[in-house]
Amino acid sequence: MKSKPLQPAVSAQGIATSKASSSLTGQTSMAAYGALGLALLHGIAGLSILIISSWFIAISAIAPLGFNYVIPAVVIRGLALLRIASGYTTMWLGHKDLLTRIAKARLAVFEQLAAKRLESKAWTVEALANHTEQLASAFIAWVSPLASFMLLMTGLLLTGYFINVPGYGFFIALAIVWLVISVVTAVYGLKAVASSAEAELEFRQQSATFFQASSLWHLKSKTVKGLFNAPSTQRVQDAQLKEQALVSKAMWLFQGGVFTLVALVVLTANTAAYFVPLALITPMVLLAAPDWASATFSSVVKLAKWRHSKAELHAMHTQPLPLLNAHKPSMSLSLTGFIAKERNLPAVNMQFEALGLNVIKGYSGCGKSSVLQAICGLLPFEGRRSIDNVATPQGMLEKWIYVEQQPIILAGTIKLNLDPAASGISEDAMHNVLARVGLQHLTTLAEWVGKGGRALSGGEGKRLALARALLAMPDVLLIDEPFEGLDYEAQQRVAEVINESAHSRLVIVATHVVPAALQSNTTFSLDEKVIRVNLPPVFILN
Ligand SMILES: Nc1ncnc2c1ncn2[C@@H]1O[C@H](COP(=O)(O)OP(=O)(O)OP(=O)(O)O)[C@@H](O)[C@H]1O
Repeated sequence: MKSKPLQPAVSAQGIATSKASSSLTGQTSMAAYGALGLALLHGIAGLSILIISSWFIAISAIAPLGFNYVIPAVVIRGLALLRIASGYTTMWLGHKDLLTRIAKARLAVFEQLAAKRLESKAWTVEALANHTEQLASAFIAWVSPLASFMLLMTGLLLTGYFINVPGYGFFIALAIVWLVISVVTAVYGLKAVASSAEAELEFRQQSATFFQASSLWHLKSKTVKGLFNAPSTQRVQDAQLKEQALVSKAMWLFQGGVFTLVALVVLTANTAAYFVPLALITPMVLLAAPDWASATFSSVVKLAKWRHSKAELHAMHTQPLPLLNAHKPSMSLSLTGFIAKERNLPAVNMQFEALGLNVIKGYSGCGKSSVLQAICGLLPFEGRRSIDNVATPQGMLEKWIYVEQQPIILAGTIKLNLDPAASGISEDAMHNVLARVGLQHLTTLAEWVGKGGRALSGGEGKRLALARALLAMPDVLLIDEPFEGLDYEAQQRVAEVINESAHSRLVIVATHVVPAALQSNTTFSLDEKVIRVNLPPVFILN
C-alpha cells in the first residue's frame, strides 16, 4: 500500500514566527512619532530659554534707555509654557505608545513560543515580564531623550557658530566630553545589565523552587538553602545598585568636565568680553548642561538594557516542536532503536497494530512516560518512528493525543477543560463521556475548576483529562498511568472505556496497574524488551 508522505505543517507557523519576530520590536506608531516630536520641542524650548535668558541678563546690565524689557520677558515666559506643555504631552503620548507596544511584544513572544518546547520556565517568565517591557519602552527610555539631546547639541553648535557666540569652541569641547563619557557608560552598562538580568533570572528560579516546596516548609531544614528560606534579593539589589552607580558616576564626571570648561572660559576670556551680551551665553549654557544632558546617561544604560533584552528575545530558549499533519496508521506503528533524546535510557524496538490496545509495563523510571511522549512527538526522539512503514520526521503528530500522568487541569470551566479548542463539542457528548469515566457528579459544565476554582482530586483530574482526550476523537491515544490513584470500581470502569476506545484506534497505555477488565492485545515489558541497536540514518519514504 502506498502511504501518503507526512508533511510538516510548520510552514504557516514559520511565517507567523518571522512576522512575530519583526513585531517584537513593534511598528513605530503615530503616538511614538508624536512623542518624539514633542520631546524635541521640549528640548528646543529649554535651550532657547537658556540662550535668550543669558543674553537678556547680560543686556539688562548694559541696555540703553528705552530698551523694551517686555518683549524678551514675554518670549521667555511663552517658551517656558511651551516647554511645560510639550513635556507633559510627550509623557502622555510616550506612555500610550508604551502600553500598546508591551501588549504587542507579549503577543509576539507567545506566537514565537507556539510549537516550541520551553527549555526554562523562569526564562519565559522573564521574557514575558521584563524583556518585552524593555523592548516596548525604547521610545520613552532612550530613543526620545537621546534624539532630543543630539538635536539640541547640534542646534547649539550651529547657533553658536552662526551668531558667533564668544567661546563657541567650548560647545565642541562639551560635546566631546559627553560623547566620551557616554561611550564608556555604554560599554560598562552592557556588562552591568547582563549581570543584573542574570541575578533577576536566578531570583525567579529560586522563587519558583521555594514556592514549589511549600508542602515541606514545616520541616524547617537549615541545611538545604533556598528550599526553606525565602530567596534573597541581595544579588538583584546589588546588581541594580551597580547600574545606578554607573549612571551617577557618569553624571559626576560630566559635572566635573563642565566645571572645568567653565573655569577655562573664565580664565581665557579677555576683558572686552565683559561688554559683549552674547558672551554670557557660553558659561550659562555650560553651567546648565548637567541639567539638560545628564539624563542621557541613564538613557545610555537603558539602551544597553534594550540591546540585551532584544538579543535574549531573539535567542529564544526553546526547541522547535513542529506539528505534522494528521496521520492515522492503517497498518502499524513501529519503533526501531527508539528512545526520547537526552534521557539516557536504553533504546526500544516495538511494533503496534493499527487498531487495538497495547500495554507498556516496566519498573518505575524505566522510561514508559518518555516513550509515550516521544511517540506523539512531545519529546524529540532518536531512532525510527514509522507509520505504515514510513519513517516520520521529528514533530508532534496531529490528533495523536497523550494523556499525562499528572493531568493538566486548566483554570476555567469544566466545559473549557473538556473542549479547550472550542471545537463545538455538544454538552450532551460532554455529560455522556463524564458519566462513562465515572464523573457523572460533575453535573454543572459551567463550574470553575483548577486554579481559583473547585480543586479536583487526583483521580478526578485523571479522568477529566481522559474524557478530554476521548472527546477530541484522537487518531492514536497514548495514556500514561490512567489507573493510578483510582479505587477498584473506578479502575474497572476506566479500563472498559479504554477497551472501547481501542476498537476504533491504536491505544497505548503505560501502567503498573493492569485491572482485570483491561483487554490488551499486546503487553510490552520495558524490563525485557530493551535493545541497543546501530541504525542507519533515518530516511523518509514517499
Ligand atoms: N526532563 C527530564 N530530563 C532528564 N531526564 C528525565 C526527565 N524526565 C524524566 N527523566 C528521566 O527519565 C527516566 C524515565 O522517566 P519516565 O518518567 O519516562 O519513567 P516511567 O517509567 O514513566 O516512570 P514511572 O513509572 O515512575 O512514572 C527517569 O530516570 C527520569 O529520571
